[in-house]
Amino acid sequence: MAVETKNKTFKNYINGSWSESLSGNVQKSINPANYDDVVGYVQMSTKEEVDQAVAAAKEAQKAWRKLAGSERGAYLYKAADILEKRLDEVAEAMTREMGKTLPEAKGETARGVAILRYYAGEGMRKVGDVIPSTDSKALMFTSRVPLGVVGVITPWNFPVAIPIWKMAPALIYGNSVVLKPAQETAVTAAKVIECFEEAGFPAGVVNFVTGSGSVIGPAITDNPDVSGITFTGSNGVGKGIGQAALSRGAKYQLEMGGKNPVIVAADADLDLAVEATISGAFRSTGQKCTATSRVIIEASVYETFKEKLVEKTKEITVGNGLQDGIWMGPSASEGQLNTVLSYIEKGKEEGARLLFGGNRLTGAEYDKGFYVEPTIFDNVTSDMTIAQEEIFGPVIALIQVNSMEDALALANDVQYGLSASIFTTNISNMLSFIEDMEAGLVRINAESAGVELQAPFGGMKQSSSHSREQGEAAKEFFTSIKTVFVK
Ligand SMILES: NC(=O)C1=CN([C@@H]2O[C@H](COP(=O)(O)OP(=O)(O)OC[C@H]3O[C@@H](n4cnc5c(N)ncnc54)[C@H](O)[C@@H]3O)[C@@H](O)[C@H]2O)C=CC1
Ligand SMILES: O=C(O)CCC(=O)C(=O)O
Repeated sequence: MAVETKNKTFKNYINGSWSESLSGNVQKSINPANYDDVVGYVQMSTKEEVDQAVAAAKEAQKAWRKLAGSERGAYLYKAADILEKRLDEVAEAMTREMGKTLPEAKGETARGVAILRYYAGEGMRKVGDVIPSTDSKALMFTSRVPLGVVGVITPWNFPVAIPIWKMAPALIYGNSVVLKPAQETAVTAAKVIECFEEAGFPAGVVNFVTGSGSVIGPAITDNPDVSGITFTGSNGVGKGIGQAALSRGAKYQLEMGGKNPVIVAADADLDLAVEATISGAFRSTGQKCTATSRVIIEASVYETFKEKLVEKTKEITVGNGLQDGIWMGPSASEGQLNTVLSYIEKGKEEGARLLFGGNRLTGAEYDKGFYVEPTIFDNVTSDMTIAQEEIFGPVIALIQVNSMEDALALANDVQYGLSASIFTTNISNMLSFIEDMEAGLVRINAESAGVELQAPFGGMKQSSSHSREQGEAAKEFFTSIKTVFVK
């Protein structure tokens, strides 16, 4: 256990130093597997500290943007090496702070390292095109310039990967950043920032302010010196950020919820579909925006799929993610657990049949944690709340259909469009799904969760602001194109 983090207060990182908030208030960050375990204390900062961070970022960005891309890349490579060295410690802090199992936390931290290296290399790649001018004596080309100061507002479900997949591209293209992490996982995020500090980034290029979303969030989004805001989190908060940014002409990027379907066709490899459904729905306790929450199954294989799914779900071991042999950890917070339990109640009230799970786990090893059973509902119809709203917990809704046309229509019958999977061996089913599924990420014979850092990621409909993150797509958000005409 990472004793050295116990009872430590993690400060703000502003203009190259760790500083105390004027508020003097701190908040306990607790382990959702055992609320007596205090992971650390984080500050409840004020608008003044955000203003200081933005001012420092604005000043530092002037010199940062003048560096060669390869020089900025060298800092990112260093941060990657340091994070890699601290992988076990950072992953353990993540498991203690938000509950995902240690192997998952290690995987996420390794992903953070890989993202840093990917964007470090981006500093050596092209940023523009030569475009033939109609004037034969002129040279016309495009270049890209950074936005300036970027505000980064992140959730608790991927406390390492999400801040890094937003900060790394922002930095490599010459922006400076102010990170506001989710308060629930601010200790883990502070450890990521320590890696940036140790890598020697110039003072003010990377800043970090903790505090409540309703104070620190608007202080970032309303600051006229913040030119771009990148956000992942809930739809309500995301929409508010988008409106605030638009009203003052700032650029914004929002990644929000999902209600991701898996379609199981009659010709599917059912064992593969079961395995992927369980992994997609229950890994990270269902707390991924790409998590599987609806499974739409053709009638002829419905009963067999259901039986296999329940049998496999029975094998899931729930408990403290730091322990060996645990497959699923707790919900990340008491609030999140209560949200999940209230959706389960709603499912029962609206007439879905509870097939498996559905309860808060109790007993010696569970009483001090926020544990819920992996849960499967049968007889779900598309109009039910559990088939429409993002639950962000380990809850699956099974829906039976008579044809692939009906399956696709139901898969699209939600406000979200983030990720979707189909299990089939029939090429025409695959092609219709690729063509007609309204989602930013469609996967064939693979689980709905799973994002590759070098590929664009983002959703359709209410899942995003229609922009894409990661891979080369990040360049579109974190830079502006400049068209240059020389004669
Ligand atoms: N798309 C995703 O990956 C995520 C989706 N969610 C969804 O959101 C639900 C609620 O989770 P929360 O942690 O409450 O999400 P949230 O949207 O409130 O939090 C995300 C981030 O936004 C910040 N924030 C909160 N209020 C703000 C404001 N007024 N202005 C600017 N920033 C603000 C938070 O402090 C945090 O850093 C979950 O149950 C889940 O359905 C939550 C986390 C991630
Ligand atoms: O599935 C993933 O790895 C990414 C999920 C994600 O972006 C999120 O939950 O916010």
